[in-house]
Amino acid sequence: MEAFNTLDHVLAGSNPTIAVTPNIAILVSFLLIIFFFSRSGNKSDLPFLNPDGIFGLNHSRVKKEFEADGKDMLAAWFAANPDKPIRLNCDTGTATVLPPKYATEVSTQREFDLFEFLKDAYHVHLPGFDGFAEVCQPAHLVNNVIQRDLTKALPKLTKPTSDEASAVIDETFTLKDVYHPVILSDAILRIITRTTSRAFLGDKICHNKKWLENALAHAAGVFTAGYELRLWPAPIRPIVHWFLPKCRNARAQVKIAHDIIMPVILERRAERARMEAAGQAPPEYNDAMSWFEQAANGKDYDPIGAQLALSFSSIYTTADLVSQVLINLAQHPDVLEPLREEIRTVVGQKGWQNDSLFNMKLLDSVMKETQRLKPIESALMRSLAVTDVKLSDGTVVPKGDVVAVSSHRMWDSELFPSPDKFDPYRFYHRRQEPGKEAASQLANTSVDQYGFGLGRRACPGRFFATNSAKIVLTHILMKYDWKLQDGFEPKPVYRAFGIRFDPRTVIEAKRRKEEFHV
Ligand code: HEM
Repeated sequence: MEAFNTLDHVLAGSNPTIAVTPNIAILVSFLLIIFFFSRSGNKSDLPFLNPDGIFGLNHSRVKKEFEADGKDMLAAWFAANPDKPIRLNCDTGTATVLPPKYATEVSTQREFDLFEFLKDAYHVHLPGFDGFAEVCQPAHLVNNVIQRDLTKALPKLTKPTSDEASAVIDETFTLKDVYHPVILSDAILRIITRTTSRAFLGDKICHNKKWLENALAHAAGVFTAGYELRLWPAPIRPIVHWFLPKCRNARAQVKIAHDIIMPVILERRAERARMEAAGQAPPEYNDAMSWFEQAANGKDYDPIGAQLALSFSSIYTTADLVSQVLINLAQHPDVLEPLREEIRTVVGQKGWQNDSLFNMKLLDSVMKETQRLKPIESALMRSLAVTDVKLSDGTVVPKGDVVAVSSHRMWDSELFPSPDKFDPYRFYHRRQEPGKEAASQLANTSVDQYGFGLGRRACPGRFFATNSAKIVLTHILMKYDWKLQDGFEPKPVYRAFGIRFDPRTVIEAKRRKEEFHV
């Protein structure tokens, strides 16, 4: 108890430095030695981008360097060696980053396992990381429900998502018809949290302020908690996590989610039992709470982890895409009128139809071009090599390495002329070329554009994400004019592999005269 208090006190500082009693120091040293010698063997011939000395236990220094400069380091390597793999030390361990020519191979190799990667990187055996634990369950309930039930329900979700988007956009962008500042990240995160919660948890919980705050806090917090815990050597994480503030927050957020969601699930179960006992058909709910219950079919699962997984997979990713689209459009206002004209034709004349979102082809192109220029990661399809994997050209990815495929094909001038230029019509025109129609749509992935991953490694939520983002953008396009604040040039933020829209962005927005009810 005393020792834990000491450790707790030490951990309150920002650096993971251990200054504890001799007994603990001996124990920790012993564990570190085991950890050091149990690291994966070095069966790879590949060079290291950021090598560390043999005394660089846990490689903290070089990992932090990669955290800060990873984008430039990888860009420099692939500029000089476009087709050559490279190894590096990053916060999730030793990684082999492959050039794009390996994308198909990585997406089909079963020995590259996403779930083993998540188990390791997101501490699934520790409380607070319940969402990751549920994603990694062998039954893969979360993936199955997204792929099957959520995607099947999309036509029915358009109207409720649109109604929810309308209400929350009124709140965040306001009804003011003079230019006023809107903090982009705050506004879009609130909008996406609410619209996605409508689909996942129905219309009652999606209006519960505590749920919305908690879902948003967890969506960001669980990733930072995972990251901060990874800075500590693996053997002591089961102890350290009890004391790290971010991990404590993650546990508290799981508890809040439990207190909000579980009573509704229990009420529905009881109602179902009552109706069945009375020989009546139980009511149907078109939300993920009910899809999980049906998919589990009485088997044990964690409904709270499942819901948290849905929200943390959706919120930041979708908000990032929508925010970056709004930034790109502010920088290319000439395309606003053609986009509005498309919406007038598709939604204005007929209201929301089953094919409305499909028919927003220019908006789809703007979104896909946005994702091409700024995918969410500079290397995608991250997974763990569960055995030594020999690739078709003889390259070996050693067991225990994280593997990822560099995104730089999306910036290749042979495939995408003027690759640094935002061309809103790029995919709109491609879509009209024979044989390219499918691959030019945002939700479809290809070896040239794998912003949503590829093949069996593609994001299962991409159809839902595409639809939700389009609905939100439709409302904003028809209801607001917006521009960037004078003199401000947003710059994406790079951290390790991650690329996020500039969170400092504040736009000036004003309500337009309503043309029709979206
Ligand atoms: C614009 C929004 C989104 C983007 C850009 C995105 C991107 C990705 C990518 C790239 C992957 C594959 C992993 C990789 O290649 O590194 C992935 C996986 C995943 N995504 Fe998304 N995603 C988005 C939205 C969503 C949504 C809305 C959901 C849930 C409804 C979701 C659920 C998942 C899940 C569960 C996985 C793991 C898939 C697996 O089991 O292989 N994503 N996402």
